Amino acid sequence: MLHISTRGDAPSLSFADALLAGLARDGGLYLPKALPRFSAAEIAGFAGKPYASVAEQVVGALADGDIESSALKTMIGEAYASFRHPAVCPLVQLGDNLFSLELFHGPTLAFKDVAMQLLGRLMDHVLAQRGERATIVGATSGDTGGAAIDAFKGLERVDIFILYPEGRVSDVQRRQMTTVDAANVHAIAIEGTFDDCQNLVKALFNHHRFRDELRLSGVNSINWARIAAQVVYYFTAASALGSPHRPVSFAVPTGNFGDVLAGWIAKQMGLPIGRLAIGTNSNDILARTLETGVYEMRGVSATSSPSMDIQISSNFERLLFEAHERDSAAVRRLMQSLQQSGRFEIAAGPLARIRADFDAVAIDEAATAAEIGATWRDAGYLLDPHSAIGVRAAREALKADPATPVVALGTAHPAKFPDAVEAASGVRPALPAHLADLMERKEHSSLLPNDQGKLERFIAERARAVRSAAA
Ligand SMILES: Cc1ncc(COP(=O)(O)O)c(C=O)c1O
Ligand SMILES: N[C@@H](CCOP(=O)(O)O)C(=O)O
Repeated sequence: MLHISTRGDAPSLSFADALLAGLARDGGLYLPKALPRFSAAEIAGFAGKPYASVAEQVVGALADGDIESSALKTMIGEAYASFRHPAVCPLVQLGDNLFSLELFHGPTLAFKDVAMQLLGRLMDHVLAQRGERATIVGATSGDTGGAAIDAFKGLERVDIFILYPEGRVSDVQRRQMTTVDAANVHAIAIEGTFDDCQNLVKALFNHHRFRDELRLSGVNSINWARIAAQVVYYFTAASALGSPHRPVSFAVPTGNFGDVLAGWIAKQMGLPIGRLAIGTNSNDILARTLETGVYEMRGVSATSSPSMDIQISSNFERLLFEAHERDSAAVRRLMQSLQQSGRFEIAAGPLARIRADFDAVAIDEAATAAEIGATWRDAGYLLDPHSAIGVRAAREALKADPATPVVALGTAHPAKFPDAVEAASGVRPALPAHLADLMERKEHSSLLPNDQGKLERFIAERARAVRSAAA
């Protein structure tokens, strides 16, 4: 199965090639030319199966034979054996028709581990088959970085450079990146916001000579394989709640739009999802866009859910491509307008198509804290601020349709954000045993300005040094 770019001007690639490419050469994002579909009987059959076995079927269908099935089975088995819960992504009931899907039982306590633990193995496998090396560059608002570093640390074929916004991630998030002592890992604090970090990463990919010389690859959700791996938990959660015999809705705390897009992909693959409710924090660009049809950037404000302090929501481009019935010229025009003027307008037809599946609500700081406090008091369940936004969005969805179960994605463990959680609930969550001494570990990171040239020189020098030390 070939994968095409949202901007229509890059070579079509197989699953394995799209996995290694990350961003398309025309600046667009890859998507499969056609998505596989599961029948109602197949979806019903997912209920009660181990997570890894559903992952084999869903990721297997998306990889379409490009990764040999016994190798895929082994990699999936290893990836999810690293999770601390036997169900991998368990469902917990919080109220009438209200569920939390706990996606934070992986090594770095956020939903990013679900895809990243598999992605690390997939990339290493494909690079080994080809006898190649890669330089991974990634941007993080806090969670992707730690998850990527955990998944790629110590791999011989990969150097990994993670850019995070200086002073804008939690202490736990920063330390998960800066305390890993592996020669192939480079944590870089950038003087700027997450959007600056993400723009730098995209600029590196769009500098083709640099990209080719270093064999750049990406692990942000611009990489299609990340989305493919995240589709799985929509199937496991919905089938556990009675799909396909009844619809299930999802509420998703959203920043870069990768997680909620994975839900929309699951729907296109046959899963009868009711509504996809986007919850944003006070950086509410997506909520404003769904309401007005105008995507308009404003300054980013720092919130208690820092991983969602985002204005440029990369994966929204994939949805725009679909909502414009795969008209890549239209997507190019919108993205050009965003670059030139910080805004674009979505025409009535595509906007109606987006609204047919998605709702969006912005949850401010007070409401986020109130949700953490209320869920702790009423259900004895401790939410992190991101997951609280999901639960609050789920409550809004239930007001509109109380009969359809809503699954709120629990995207991070509360112990990643102990100060915000304690302030809202009075309870200070403890880190799990494997991270108990995180705050005492030695940190290594470099501070760079928001400057593409300086970043390129830094990456080239570090990558060269690691390779000559290894030779
Ligand atoms: C804990 C947490 N929740 C939610 C999000 C938002 O997810 P997405 O960027 O896929 O929309 C992020 C960052 O991606 C995150 O780290
Ligand atoms: N919230 C993310 C931002 C990057 O998202 P990604 O899903 O595109 O990797 C983070 O925690 O880094």
